[in-house]
Amino acid sequence: MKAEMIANTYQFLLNGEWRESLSGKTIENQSPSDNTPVGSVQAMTENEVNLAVTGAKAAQKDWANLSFSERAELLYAWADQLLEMKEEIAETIMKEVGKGYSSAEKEVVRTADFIKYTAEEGKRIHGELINGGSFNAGSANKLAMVQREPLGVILAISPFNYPVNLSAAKIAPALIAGNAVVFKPATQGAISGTLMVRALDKAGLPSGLVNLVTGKGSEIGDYLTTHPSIDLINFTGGSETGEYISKKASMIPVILELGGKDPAIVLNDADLEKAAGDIVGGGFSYSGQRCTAIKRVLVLDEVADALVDKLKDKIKALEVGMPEDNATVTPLINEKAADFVQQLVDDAVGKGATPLTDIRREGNLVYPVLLDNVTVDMTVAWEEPFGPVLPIIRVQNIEEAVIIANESEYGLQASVFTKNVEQAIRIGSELEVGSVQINGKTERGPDHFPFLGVKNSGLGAQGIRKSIESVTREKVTVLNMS
Ligand SMILES: NC(=O)C1=CN([C@@H]2O[C@H](COP(=O)(O)OP(=O)(O)OC[C@H]3O[C@@H](n4cnc5c(N)ncnc54)[C@H](OP(=O)(O)O)[C@@H]3O)[C@@H](O)[C@H]2O)C=CC1
Ligand SMILES: O=C(O)[C@H](O)COP(=O)(O)O
Repeated sequence: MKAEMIANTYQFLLNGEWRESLSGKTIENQSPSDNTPVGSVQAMTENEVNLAVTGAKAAQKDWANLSFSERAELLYAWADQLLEMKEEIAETIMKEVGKGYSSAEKEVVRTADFIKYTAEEGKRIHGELINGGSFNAGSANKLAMVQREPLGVILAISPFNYPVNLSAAKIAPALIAGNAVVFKPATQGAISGTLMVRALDKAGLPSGLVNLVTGKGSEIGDYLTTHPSIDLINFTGGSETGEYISKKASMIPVILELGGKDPAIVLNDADLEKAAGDIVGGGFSYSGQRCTAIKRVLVLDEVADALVDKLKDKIKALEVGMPEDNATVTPLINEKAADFVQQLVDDAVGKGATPLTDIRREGNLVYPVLLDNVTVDMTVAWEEPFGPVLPIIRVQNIEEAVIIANESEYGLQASVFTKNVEQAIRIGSELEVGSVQINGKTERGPDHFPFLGVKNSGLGAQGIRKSIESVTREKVTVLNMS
């Protein structure tokens, strides 16, 4: 039987029932590697989206009345179910978003760990007592009892690149804090997201507590983000979409994890072997389709040649190929993404950059590109490629590196490679980013560290404890003692 005959059609979960849409329409996802169908998801109607939001709102009250420990039980069971479905989910991630199998499997395990830690951390969230007398003596008979309570219904919108991890990273903190969730996965990634919800359903999810909404963001997005029963939007994706959503959202908080242009700044005294290893790992894993990928190298001229030689060798050793073969550099998510990377490379080479690797493309598979002598008039110096291209900008001094780093519209993370830690801290304090990595690649994990972007890289902070806090509000009860 041909592949297209056997690809599955997936249903959405609405108030405890797996359903097909009354729209009668489905969206077919094709493998980024060879365009074979992976399966189809439902294109839901506005009415069904409305039922998802109102159903979640109805389910939230009972859930919020449970204790943290009772809510944690669901999360532990969910993590167990995910691990039981590990191979099936990893295989789906691999096919649907073109991630190497072992990375896909790691994503599932990391997600289960994330959920378990969230359950534990949730149990440690507690309020405080404040005595009014610390403000003025006359208020000493006032006692404020400050507790944290859930916001209500959280809208979780996730991107394609970590279709399970970045989805659960929104859902688990929301649930442990007593919220309900409406979950809208990226369309390319929605099958992996659906399997993740299946695991949650198998774990004993109360009806309506998490409703799954599938359909194109461009069609149902506005309806969802402006629905009056949504109490917070937690979005990860492109900066343009994020900014658009934050303008639509009215009088509700928004958490945004957006794009990046993370620089690796390499100083004269850096351990170049270590720096090159981290830069290639950070720049090319999952073909550079990570918000935290290293997206430019700012290297001091004096050590640039030596660093470049090491980068070239390490890039040569990268596995390029299909996700089934566990390659590191695999076909990009779609043709448009591959075209975009190609344009960036063409623009740079046209303006005088030196390609140090073969420029080669087969369908959506773009071979890793190392570009030397990139200058600030080239688009690749500023745009996020979300693909396997690494520009090297040679700088004369540290000040120049910091200026170029900060001129970016983005501010997610930056790496500084040097043996002089004091110097690294000083440079770090000048960088307009959420996190600075000293002698290490830029990355989100470990997942309990705060994770945030400044400028166009985001709004609000993630990281397990921060994520839980951000889906709660403080409730103050004042006891006036006689
Ligand atoms: N800072 C961070 O932590 C991270 C940032 N990213 C960023 O994400 C981008 C890549 O992810 P990608 O999936 O392509 O991002 P997109 O912005 O294209 O899509 C993200 C999500 O938004 C949805 N969406 C699209 N339009 C709307 C709308 N009008 N209203 C509501 N939802 C909408 C999409 O749905 P649909 O798929 O149906 O269009 C998808 O679920 C990169 O820029 C990357 O840097 C990625 C991961 C982490
Ligand atoms: O989407 C992304 O890029 C992730 O947030 C990155 O996570 P990682 O740095 O842990 O791979």
